[in-house]
Amino acid sequence: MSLLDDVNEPADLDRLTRDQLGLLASEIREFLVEAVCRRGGHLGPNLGVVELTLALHRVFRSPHDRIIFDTGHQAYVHKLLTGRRERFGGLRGRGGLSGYPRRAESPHDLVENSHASTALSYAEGLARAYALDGVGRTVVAVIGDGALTGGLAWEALNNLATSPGRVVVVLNDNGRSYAPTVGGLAAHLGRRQGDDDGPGLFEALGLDYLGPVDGHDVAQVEAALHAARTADRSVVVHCVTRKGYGHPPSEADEADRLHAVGVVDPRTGQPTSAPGRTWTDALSDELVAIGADHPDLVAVSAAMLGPTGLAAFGARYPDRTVDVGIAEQHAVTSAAGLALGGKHPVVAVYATFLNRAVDQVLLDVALHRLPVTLVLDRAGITGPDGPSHHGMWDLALLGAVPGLRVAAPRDEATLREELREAVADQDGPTVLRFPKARVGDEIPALYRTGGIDVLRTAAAAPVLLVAVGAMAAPALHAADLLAEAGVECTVVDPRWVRPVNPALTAFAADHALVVTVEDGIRDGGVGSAVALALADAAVGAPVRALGLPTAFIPHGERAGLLAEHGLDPPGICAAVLHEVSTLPADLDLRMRARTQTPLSPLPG
Ligand SMILES: Cc1ncc(C[n+]2csc(CCOP(=O)(O)OP(=O)(O)O)c2C)c(N)n1
Ligand SMILES: CC(=O)[C@@H](O)[C@H](O)COP(=O)(O)O
Ligand SMILES: [Mg+2]
Repeated sequence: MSLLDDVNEPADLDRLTRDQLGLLASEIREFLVEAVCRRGGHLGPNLGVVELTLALHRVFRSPHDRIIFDTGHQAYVHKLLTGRRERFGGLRGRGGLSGYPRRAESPHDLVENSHASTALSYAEGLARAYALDGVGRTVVAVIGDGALTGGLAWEALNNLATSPGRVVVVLNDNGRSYAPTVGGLAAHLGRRQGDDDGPGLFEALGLDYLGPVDGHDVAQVEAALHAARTADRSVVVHCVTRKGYGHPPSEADEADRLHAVGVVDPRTGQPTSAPGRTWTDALSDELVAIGADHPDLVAVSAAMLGPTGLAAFGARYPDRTVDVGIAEQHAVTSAAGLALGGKHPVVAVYATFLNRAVDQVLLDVALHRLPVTLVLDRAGITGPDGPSHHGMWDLALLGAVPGLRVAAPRDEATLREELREAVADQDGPTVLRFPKARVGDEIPALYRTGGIDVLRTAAAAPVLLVAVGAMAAPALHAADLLAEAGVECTVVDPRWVRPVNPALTAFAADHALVVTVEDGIRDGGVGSAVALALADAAVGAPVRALGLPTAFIPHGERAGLLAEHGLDPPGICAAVLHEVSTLPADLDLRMRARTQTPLSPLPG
């Protein structure tokens, strides 16, 4: 029987001796390596917080005291100590344990959002509420050095000193986001680990500071947390840890200490199966190629040079590559500054993280019609990272930005082509968006007209299928299924999907029904915009927009979640058949009586 088997709630830790705590930490590490390598997930971050989390749950009484994890990717140990050991077999799978805190799983979990730099703001508000009610509960916020580079965290730090509430800020400083943390803060934290007795950043803001503390020494962390618990104002406990601690392949991983892994060999940290060529790989290669022809191009990342495919460009053009830390708002507005200076910045972020910088896109970039290109990786359903990671809002949010153009490539060739078109556009902001997936086979166009690629035609086709980006492949497959069911479709890829290409109305005028397919929310997405454009052009064909609901979609596998929402070939086919069955008979027949020749290319 292992010690871990006997830990079902934090109070079970109280009876353990120092030696037993050491043994338990080893058992937890072994458990994490096995479970995460088998399922995929965040390995390095969780190996780095084993002792820190043990100390947290020995000093504070969760859930009476509240422990908030920033980003939440480092909460696996917290989950092990709060009775969820048995659920790790389904980690990040549909219906299984979330890879982040999840309120439905446990009263010990409070914040589910996986976007970084929010914990201190949640904590300040919660502590203020407790202070207003005279409630004696301690609020603890665990934040990484990377998350602390986010602007929202500094808005909270600015308020903490004057807040009626008190917060214990546990700074988990492992010196890295994925790569080493950038900027003056990282330098300051490094100096504080030395003998630098210069003015402290946190003290200057009116907070107490305790540390640096060895974050892998349970007793040391406990002592600091006990002192913090009884302090009379908010305090930062600076814990120094190592990402991937105790697992040699993680500690040796130069790229990111095995920050987030797929299914890997626990002995080496290497994937057990070839990952296949991804959209990110294609972006990476084309950006390097473009970099040679465009000396004005500057690549900008928010602490994710590797994951967003900018690392190769950075290796080739280090002077034209910027990592701003986890600071998407600064990334976008500093890109606006680069554009004002005559550069053409390419800002690469995951689609979901752009949500944080919409105001910057709208009023710092688009208002000035600045040539900034945004590359949105992980657009659409991402899968295992759950609701706050699905990149499902960009097509709707960005549709509201005047002068901004959005491209959604359907394959590697159109990604390369549309990226070049974007970088060549000096008249305003441009966006490319593509999913977390293998890039798939090329999908050649039969012909292009008015900027629209026609992928499939059929005589007297009553249905026009408008496929957005990576939905082209399932849409074409659905068209095959529909043809077998006696319904012919024209399938087109608009390439540049926002604003709607006016040439689309000519296609629509020639069909009885228009069905749009997008990997994003329906409400306000491309389909909505197409319906509005057709109505404005007095084109009568009804529009059915297929896409995602305005809802928070749980974690699972990308393919399974797309199928659940009818965005796989059978789902698209079923939706079209349903719509065709509702068409007025005469309208349907009239279409069938239409000329028997396929669409002729439009002029231009
Ligand atoms: C707004 C936002 N941008 C980017 C990310 C992607 N991301 C997840 S974890 C991480 C690094 C976090 O570093 P740190 O806070 O130091 O935690 P550590 O992994 O080192 O424990 C990043 C960039 C995110 N979750 N949220
Ligand atoms: C927590 C976080 O935001 C990232 O670590 C993310 O989980 C990585 O996602 P990918 O695995 O898609 O790169
Ligand atoms: Mg870190």
